Amino acid sequence: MGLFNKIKETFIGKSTKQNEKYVAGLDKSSTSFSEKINSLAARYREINDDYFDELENILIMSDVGVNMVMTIVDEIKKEVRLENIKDPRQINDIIIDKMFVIYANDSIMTTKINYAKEGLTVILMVGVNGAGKTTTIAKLANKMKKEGRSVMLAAGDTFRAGAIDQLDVWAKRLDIPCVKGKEGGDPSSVIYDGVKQAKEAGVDVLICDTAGRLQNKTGLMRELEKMNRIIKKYVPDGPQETLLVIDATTGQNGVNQAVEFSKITDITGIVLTKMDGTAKGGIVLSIKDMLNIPVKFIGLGEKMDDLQEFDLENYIYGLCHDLMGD
Ligand SMILES: Nc1nc2c(ncn2[C@@H]2O[C@H](COP(=O)(O)OP(=O)(O)OP(=O)(O)O)[C@@H](O)[C@H]2O)c(=O)[nH]1
Repeated sequence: MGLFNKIKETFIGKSTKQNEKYVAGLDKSSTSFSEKINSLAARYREINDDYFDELENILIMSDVGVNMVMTIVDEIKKEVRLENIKDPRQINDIIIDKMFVIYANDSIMTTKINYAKEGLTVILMVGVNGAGKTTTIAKLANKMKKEGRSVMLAAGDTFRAGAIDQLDVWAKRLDIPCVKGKEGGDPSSVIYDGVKQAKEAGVDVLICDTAGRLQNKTGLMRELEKMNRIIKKYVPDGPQETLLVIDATTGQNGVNQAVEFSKITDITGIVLTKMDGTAKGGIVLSIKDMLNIPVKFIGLGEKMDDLQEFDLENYIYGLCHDLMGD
């Protein structure tokens, strides 16, 4: 059974808190995507080259990424020929299956946080200013706390004015400790203090904020290398995760930023924020195509529980449910 039918069977008529979040958070994207696909099917009596050109445009406009679009449309063309389908209204299932099959078949795309088997787990959060890093740290800390883990924060962004206080306010609200240094001070020494205090206190998870940018790329690379060295001294397997936060509303710019970040440090997962604010939900596929790094969390709104673990089937349902006869 293809993905389309599997998801239809799993989700239609079976509402859960998680798929409601995805449906609500992806509303802009899903309305835009399904309107375009339905309008395409209504305008073409039969599937021809012009139809495929328009389909390509729809996918590119949805931020799927040009290379990925070419591959997907080629696969759709092959299947349509093989099945001898002429009517555009009959290929919604093929479009969705081909869009996501590469992602779905990739076992590397695990979304679970890689917690240490025992002892401290260290998570480094990286990304440019304004991507939603601070609120993401708060949302992650809240989620982990709810799951029964003890969490500490380290305010390693000593570069941006106000970043330390902003994180500290969240820590107070969540009633968790936050290790701080001085604004303009050495970020790595904050991470050192954080790891040391987290070890001493027997905390489960230390989430470290880092600067979105330093004077230049080399500076940022050196700083992140230094942080990694310091963490490894105390937690040899750490950092267990380096999560890159990207603002989905920045589209292909965000993807390009991610490519640049992946050159300066090893990224283990992506947090895609503000998906509720974009109509171009295909960015997940673009990230897969350009980086092959799993999206681990997805921001579907401003509330604490709007940060959800990324789940491909919920995502496809959220994005494509109008095309599934819901
Ligand atoms: N709608 C929506 N807003 C979000 C989401 N994630 C974050 N935001 C908002 O985005 C804005 C910026 O988030 P911050 O966390 O302050 O930004 P930041 O990335 O920490 O900035 P730096 O500390 O400079 O890196 C805030 O108003 C957040 O509430 C999301 O998934 N959806």
